[in-house]
Amino acid sequence: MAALGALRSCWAPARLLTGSAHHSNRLVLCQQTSIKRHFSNNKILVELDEATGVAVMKMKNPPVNSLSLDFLTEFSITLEKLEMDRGCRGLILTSASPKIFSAGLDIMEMCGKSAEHYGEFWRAVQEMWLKLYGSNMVTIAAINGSSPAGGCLMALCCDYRIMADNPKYAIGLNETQLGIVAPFWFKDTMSNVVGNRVTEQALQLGQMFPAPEALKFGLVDQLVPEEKVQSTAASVMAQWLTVPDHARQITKSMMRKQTTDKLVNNREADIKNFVSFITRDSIQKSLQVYMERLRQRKQ
Ligand SMILES: CCCCCC/C=C\CC(=O)SCCNC(=O)CCNC(=O)[C@H](O)C(C)(C)COP(=O)(O)OP(=O)(O)OC[C@H]1O[C@@H](n2cnc3c(N)ncnc32)[C@H](O)[C@@H]1OP(=O)(O)O
Repeated sequence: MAALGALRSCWAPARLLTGSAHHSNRLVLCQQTSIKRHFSNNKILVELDEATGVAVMKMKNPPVNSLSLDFLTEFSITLEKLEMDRGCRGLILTSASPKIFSAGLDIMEMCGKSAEHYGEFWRAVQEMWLKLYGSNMVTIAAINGSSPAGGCLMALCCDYRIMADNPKYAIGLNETQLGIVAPFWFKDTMSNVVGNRVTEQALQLGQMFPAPEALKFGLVDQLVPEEKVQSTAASVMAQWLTVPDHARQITKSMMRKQTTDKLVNNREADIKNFVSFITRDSIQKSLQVYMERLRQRKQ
C-alpha cells in the first residue's frame, strides 16, 4: 500500500505531572510523575497515559475530519500500535476540533477515480472497521460534534458513546440521502446498538438524529454539556476498566464475532460490490449533485 509509506509517526515520552507536599516541620518532596506517551502523525494525535492505561485519540483532518484513504491508513496503523501495547487498555476516540466529530467517508475518494483506487479505498474502510469494532480495548466515543455516515459508524463501533448536548450536532447513517447504500456491516453495527426496527427506518430515510433524538433512540448512551464530554469519557472509562480485561474481552468478542466474521469471510466480494456500485454513472452523478448541494448550502 503506497499510503502506508506516507505514514509519519513518532514516539515522544514526556513527564507531565510533578507535585510537592509539605509535612509539618519538614519539606517532603514527592515526585508524583505520570508518564504520558505522545505518538502523533499528520492526522491523528494520541496521548497515552501510562498510569491509567488510557489513550486519547484525537482525529485531526481539517476541515471536517473526512475519512480519506490517507487518514484511514494512519488510523488503522495507530490503532494497531495501541492494540499491541500491553500498557494500553482503553481508547477514547474524539475530534481535535469541536463541532465536527467526523464528516464520514471522504466523498472525493469516491468521485472520478479509477476502479483500482476505489478498491484500495474500500479495503481501508473495511480495515478501520475490523480494527475498531474488533478491538480488545475498552473504546469510548467522545462525540464532540456532528457525525454523519462513516463518522457515525466509527462511534457505533465503540463500546460506549458520550455526545455533546447540543441539538445542532447530529449523528446517523445518512447514506441514502447521497443516493448510496450503507453496506451490510454498517447496517449490522447500527442494528446491534439500536435494534432492527429503528435501524430499518433510519437507514431507509438516511436519518440524521440531533443529539437529544440520538439519546432517545439509544444511538448514544449519554449527553453531557460540551465542556464535559472529555472528562465524562475519562470517568466512564475508569469504571469500565475496573472489570478484569480477560472476562470483558471474551464477552465483547462473543457479542461481536458473528458480525465481524460476516465481513472477514466476504471481504473480496464486498470490495467487488463496492467498486461495481460506485463506478456506475448514476451513482457518480448522485455524489456530484450532493457535493454541489453542500457547496451551495455554504454559500
Ligand atoms: C455499496 C457501498 C456503497 C457505499 C457506502 C458508503 C458508505 C458511507 C458513506 C459516507 O460516509 S459518505 C459521507 C457522508 N457524509 C456526509 O454526508 C457529510 C456531508 N457534510 C456535511 O454535512 C457538513 O459538511 C458537515 C460535516 C456537517 C460540516 O458542516 P460545516 O458547515 O461545518 O462545513 P461545510 O462547509 O459543509 O464543509 C467544509 C468543507 O468540507 C467538505 N466536506 C464536507 N463533508 C465532506 C465529506 N464527507 N467528504 C469530503 N468533503 C467533505 C465540504 O464540501 C466543504 O468543502 P469546501 O466547499 O470548503 O471545498
